[in-house]
Amino acid sequence: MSRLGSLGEWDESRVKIRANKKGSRPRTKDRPRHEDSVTGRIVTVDRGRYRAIVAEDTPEERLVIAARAKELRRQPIVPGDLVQLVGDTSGAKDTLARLVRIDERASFLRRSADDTDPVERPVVANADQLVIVVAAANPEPRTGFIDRALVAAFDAGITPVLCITKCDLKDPTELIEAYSAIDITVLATRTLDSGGDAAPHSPEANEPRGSADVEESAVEAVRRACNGKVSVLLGHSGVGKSTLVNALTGADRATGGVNAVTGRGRHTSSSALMLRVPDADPGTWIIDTPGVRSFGLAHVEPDNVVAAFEDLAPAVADCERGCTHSPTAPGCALDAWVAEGHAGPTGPARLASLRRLIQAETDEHQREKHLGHHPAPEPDLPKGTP
Ligand SMILES: Nc1nc2c(ncn2[C@@H]2O[C@H](COP(=O)(O)OP(=O)(O)OP(=O)(O)O)[C@@H](O)[C@H]2O)c(=O)[nH]1
Ligand SMILES: [Zn+2]
Repeated sequence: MSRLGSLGEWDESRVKIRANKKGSRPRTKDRPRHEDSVTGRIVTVDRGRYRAIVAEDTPEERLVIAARAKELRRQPIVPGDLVQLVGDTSGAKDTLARLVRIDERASFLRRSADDTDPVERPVVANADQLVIVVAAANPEPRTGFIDRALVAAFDAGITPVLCITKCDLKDPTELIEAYSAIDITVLATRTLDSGGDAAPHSPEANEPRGSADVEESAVEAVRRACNGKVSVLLGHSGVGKSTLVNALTGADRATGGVNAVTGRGRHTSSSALMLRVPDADPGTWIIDTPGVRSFGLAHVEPDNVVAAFEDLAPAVADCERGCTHSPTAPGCALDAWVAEGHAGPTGPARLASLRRLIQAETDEHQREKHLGHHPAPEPDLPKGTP
């Protein structure tokens, strides 16, 4: 698949993840043999400690805490990563396993510089879909944010889903129409009359976060859309993400209870974390991204975004090398392709949508040029950790 294929074409000057680059596996003699390793799925990362679920969905399922081997020191390891663990993988109290390998990733969501944080950060690995959560109102939906999240999803090889909350406050039709030219699943949720915030949310109200009841049929629709998949939820503060996550997972953030599977109560960093969805098929996970409020796109390649539009993508073969596919790009073949009818009757609307996304991305490039590039630091390893 072309989108996943793009994973093999990272600009290595920016992202140094060689061991996972397709077709460049380390030679056997360089690679430690760990025949007795077990596979784990990383659920949280916190100051050099990796919590992984081992033997998922079997009677032996357990949470194993691991430290990474020296040779992986320079590699980002993020929630969703499938890893190989050796040593004490019993998961017994006070044991520490060793994380010796990161399995090849099916997708990799990253964000890069924004105005306040000029650093490229990996967010999650192996996600199937990115659920972009916006409120129909309060706060007002920002299409710029949605567009940028769409670009990030397409670039990462992840299917985007748009989830519009607070539909009890405003009819979402207009917002949905703005995205009708893009093939994207749209979910609409609302809370019951008894809960929610018709008035702006005030922290002084002493109301636990995410405690309102989401209409059950809406929760069911979201649950169905997420069933059997790994879904990353992304949204600005106040849109009702916690409310939705709680409705889906039963996780009780408000009371500070510790979720047995993720150790959530002890989780202190702002990195993403994975949560189980009860009563769903095996392999159903929700990834909450509490610290991710913005989505820098400086690392995105325009071709990856075009690749997500299957009816438009073939045109790119006739573009000039390095074409940005923006409306002003000299010799961009997309216009002729659509004018000649190759993309069908919806072609012009889809090209307009694509161009809007590319614009969100090129703006970022301009800004990055201005800021200069800063390579990612070690994401979570404190100084002095072996
Ligand atoms: N009217 C209405 N209010 C909602 C809905 N969903 C959530 N809310 C309310 O919106 C406010 C914010 O919800 P949260 O779930 O805390 O929002 P969040 O996106 O997690 O925001 P942070 O907690 O800041 O990260 C709360 O007062 C919720 O009760 C909804 O569908 N309709
Ligand atoms: Zn072009």
